[in-house]
Amino acid sequence: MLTCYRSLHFKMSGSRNVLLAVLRNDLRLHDHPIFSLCSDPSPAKAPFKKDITHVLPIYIFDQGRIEVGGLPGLKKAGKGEEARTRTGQFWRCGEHRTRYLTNSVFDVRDSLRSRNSDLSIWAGLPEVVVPRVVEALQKRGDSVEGVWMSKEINTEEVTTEKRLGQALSKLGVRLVQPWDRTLVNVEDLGFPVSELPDVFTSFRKRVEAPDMFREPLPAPAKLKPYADVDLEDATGSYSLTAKDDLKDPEHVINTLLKPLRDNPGPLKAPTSKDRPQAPAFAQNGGETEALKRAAYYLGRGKPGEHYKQTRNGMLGPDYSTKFSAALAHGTISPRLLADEAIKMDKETGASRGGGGYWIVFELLWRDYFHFVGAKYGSKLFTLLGIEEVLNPKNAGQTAQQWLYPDSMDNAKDGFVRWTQGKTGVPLVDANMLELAQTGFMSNRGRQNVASFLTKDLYYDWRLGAEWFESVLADYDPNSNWGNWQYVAGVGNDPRAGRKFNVIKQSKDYDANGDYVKTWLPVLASLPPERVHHPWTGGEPPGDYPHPVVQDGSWKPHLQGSGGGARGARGGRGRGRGRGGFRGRGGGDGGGRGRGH
Ligand SMILES: Cc1cc2nc3c(=O)[nH]c(=O)nc-3n(C[C@H](O)[C@H](O)[C@H](O)COP(=O)(O)OP(=O)(O)OC[C@H]3O[C@@H](n4cnc5c(N)ncnc54)[C@H](O)[C@@H]3O)c2cc1C
Repeated sequence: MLTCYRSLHFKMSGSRNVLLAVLRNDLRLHDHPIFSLCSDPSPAKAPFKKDITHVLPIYIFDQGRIEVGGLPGLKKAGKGEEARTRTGQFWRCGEHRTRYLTNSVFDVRDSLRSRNSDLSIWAGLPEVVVPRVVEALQKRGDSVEGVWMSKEINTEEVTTEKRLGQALSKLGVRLVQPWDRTLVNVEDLGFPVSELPDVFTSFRKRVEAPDMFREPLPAPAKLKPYADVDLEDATGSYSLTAKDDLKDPEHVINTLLKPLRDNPGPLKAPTSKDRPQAPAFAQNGGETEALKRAAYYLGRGKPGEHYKQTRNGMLGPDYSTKFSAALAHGTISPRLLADEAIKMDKETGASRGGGGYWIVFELLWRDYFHFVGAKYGSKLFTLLGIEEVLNPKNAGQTAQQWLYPDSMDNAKDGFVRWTQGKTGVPLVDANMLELAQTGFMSNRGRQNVASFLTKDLYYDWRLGAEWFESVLADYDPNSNWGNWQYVAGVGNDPRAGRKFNVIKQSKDYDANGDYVKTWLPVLASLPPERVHHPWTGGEPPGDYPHPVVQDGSWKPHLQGSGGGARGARGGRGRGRGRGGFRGRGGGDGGGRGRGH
């Protein structure tokens, strides 16, 4: 083991009592329940056995969730599998999220450094890295007050927590897990998670009051000194901090992405340097940027004031908050956002109908899916979904409808066309291209493309959820898998007919076709009355494809354009063929409010 002078000094004095702060999806200093306890001097009510003298903030790139095989010399724990999704074998953490996450990790490192501290950055498994660090501290004569790590609720994360807790208890060290992820703290719900209502509105009505939200905590001005530790790498435990060439975020990003670039996997997200760049929001990552965005968006005279009117948009940076990635990685706190949103409504004199109210409303949707994830555990990720618990008979029937690609190499396959933005339906394609290019898609877009994949093409909804997991910068297990279940009709509150008429939606939310033309310049010459269904009234322009499938419910919305002369080409969805419309009807599930 490496030993440095400082270690010897502290070994002799034996004076350090160290708290390990293991960061997960809480990459910030403001409103951070752990860091607020690590401020210097210690807060009056710190729940420590003995006052802490040092803090060791740690971040671990978890080998199960992000591919770390590109880091030179790293030895993965266990069988060393690649970090790929289960059904589609896509890389779990693609280009955009790798970038957002890494920038966020380095941003919090810089903030810690400016407060007398630092961040120890690792790759491997938390249940391997953390006990090794604890042991190293103990060996040098330090006492370890405890390991503090925010609570997560999904199956993989909970498994990590159990394994870590067991390893730590052998070392006589406790694992403390504050609740941090939601606007409403689980302790304040007023009912156990097992009694969570299965309908959002019932949940909202029980928690929708400002005094339900805890006050955001300020970022500590100064933290307890950093507890350095020297430790050699081992299987499942690889220190980035110890490597001189891994101190620059851009270099770390490129190193992490090397395996993905060398072998994109079964499908590559279509990006193009030539495509006009119109990212809804430049997603760079980090608390610093997230706080800047909050200051820009929320307040009198700022875009958030008009959120209620603009939130269904698809084009431009300000129609919605664009806080999803910051919330997913915890670079901003939902309590801080709600606090600012409520203040904004007070400043503008708006109350229930104001922009702030509706932003909080959406944050409650996020909370709801989080608690749904906590209530139903592994069912969030299974083919039969939550419906299997609530209505097993129905669930069995629904499961029979799903289709699978013949091969991911088949460019004509409906699922492949969906991922590549080549379905021939402009609203779907434009959104899928925006997703691939930027890692972001509007809520309106997500609902439509998810509905199209599951209700028009009938592909296994998990493939869609996994594709989103791979490509989104803001991927969050509960929001993603919960929403996919909801749209696919296999979740709690399943409602038949929650199907979006993608042509009607396109006309309703992009009347002039500005959005679809931004992402599909090949359609630029088409007039608004044809741009949403370019196969009508003549051949689609350029190489734009005919639709992979058509639905009978589209017919009334193809007016003035000669009707659907030709049907689907090469698709695998039910009712495929060249003969025009599929007979199935289908409502427009988007009619209900925001169409959640
Ligand atoms: C199929 C599908 C998959 C999705 N996957 C994700 C995901 O992986 N991660 C994610 O953060 N959101 C996901 N969403 C929810 C939603 O689409 C995004 O949160 C939203 O579009 C992000 O843009 P915004 O931050 O500007 O949202 P805003 O409209 O400004 O909303 C503010 C915040 O409220 C929360 N929110 C809004 N709508 C929802 C919703 N329906 N469910 C949960 N939270 C919501 C988000 O945290 C969002 O940042 C998904 C929705 C669908 C239909």
